[in-house]
Amino acid sequence: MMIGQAALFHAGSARVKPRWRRVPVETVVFASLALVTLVVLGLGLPLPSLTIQVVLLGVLVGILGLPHGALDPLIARRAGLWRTRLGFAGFNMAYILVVVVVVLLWLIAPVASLVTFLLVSALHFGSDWNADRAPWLRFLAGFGLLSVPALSHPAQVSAAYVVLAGDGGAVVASVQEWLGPLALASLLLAALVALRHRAHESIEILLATMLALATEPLVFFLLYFCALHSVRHLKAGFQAERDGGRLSALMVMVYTVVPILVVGVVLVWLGPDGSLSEQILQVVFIGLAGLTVPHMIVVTYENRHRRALRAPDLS
Ligand SMILES: CC1=C(/C=C/C(C)=C/C=C/C(C)=C/C=O)C(C)(C)CCC1
Ligand SMILES: [Fe+2]
Repeated sequence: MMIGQAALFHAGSARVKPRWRRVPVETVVFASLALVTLVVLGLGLPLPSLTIQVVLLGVLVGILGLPHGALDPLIARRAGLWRTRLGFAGFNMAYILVVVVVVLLWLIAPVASLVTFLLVSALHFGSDWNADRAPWLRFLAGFGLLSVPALSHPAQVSAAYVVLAGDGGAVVASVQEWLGPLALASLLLAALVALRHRAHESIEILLATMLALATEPLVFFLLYFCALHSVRHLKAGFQAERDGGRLSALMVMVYTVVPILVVGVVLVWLGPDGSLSEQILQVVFIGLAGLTVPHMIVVTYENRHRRALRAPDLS
């Protein structure tokens, strides 16, 4: 019995990776970029101007952010949402319809849409941490992440919301600023909960909080969204589709390039309206809102499907 146990322990431990090797690559990428940014700020060196930040946002969200949603057709196939060619066509049509409806709703009721977008995004982003914990805890972390910038940089967040939703956007920013202390407490609670079993998540939460406090909101969002959120979901998606090989890569490329082309055509068609940075900000965030809704529906559906099969969450 003793020998059996020892052998079992030995065989098990040979497969267990040392602690530092279990740290996900996106944690290392995000933590390094966050630390460099914090040092640059600490040394009093300047960050790029607002126009450069907005252009960088447009380019990097396109290259690094969009691909993580481009995996949705594959996720949907795993979840059994489509099986045949006809099903695939139907899935695409339904997806595009949801995007169009969300964008139209934004144009009709911008402030309500902004608030809904922030709430939905809070749950979506908050689920990057403490994935097996209650939804309210995950929501609080996401709410904290999206509200701390309004506490530390109220003027910038207010200006961005006004570009996206008109004057009412400023009210949304002041409510978030007022809730700022609660936002900070939520992030610290999430970091504390994660500490026991997922120390790397605690580090991510603390660094994200520091970035949200110290840097311009768009720089904070860029670093979190492109270096952590998107990389994490892309990695999980490719891991789940490892047999897909070329097909997965092709799918991701097509579903990244097509929305960028559509946005380009729409922008040229509409012609200049306001400044270029305002237009980029609108396209990026209203576009993200449109894509987030079907993206979340697919991801949530797949998680339910996975849970029904009693397998761990991947996306
Ligand atoms: C507009 C805006 C913000 C909110 C952005 C949100 C809510 C983005 C959500 C994106 C999603 C959900 C992508 C899906 O994967 C900040 C950063 C608070 C401050 C600066 C202006
Ligand atoms: Fe996402």
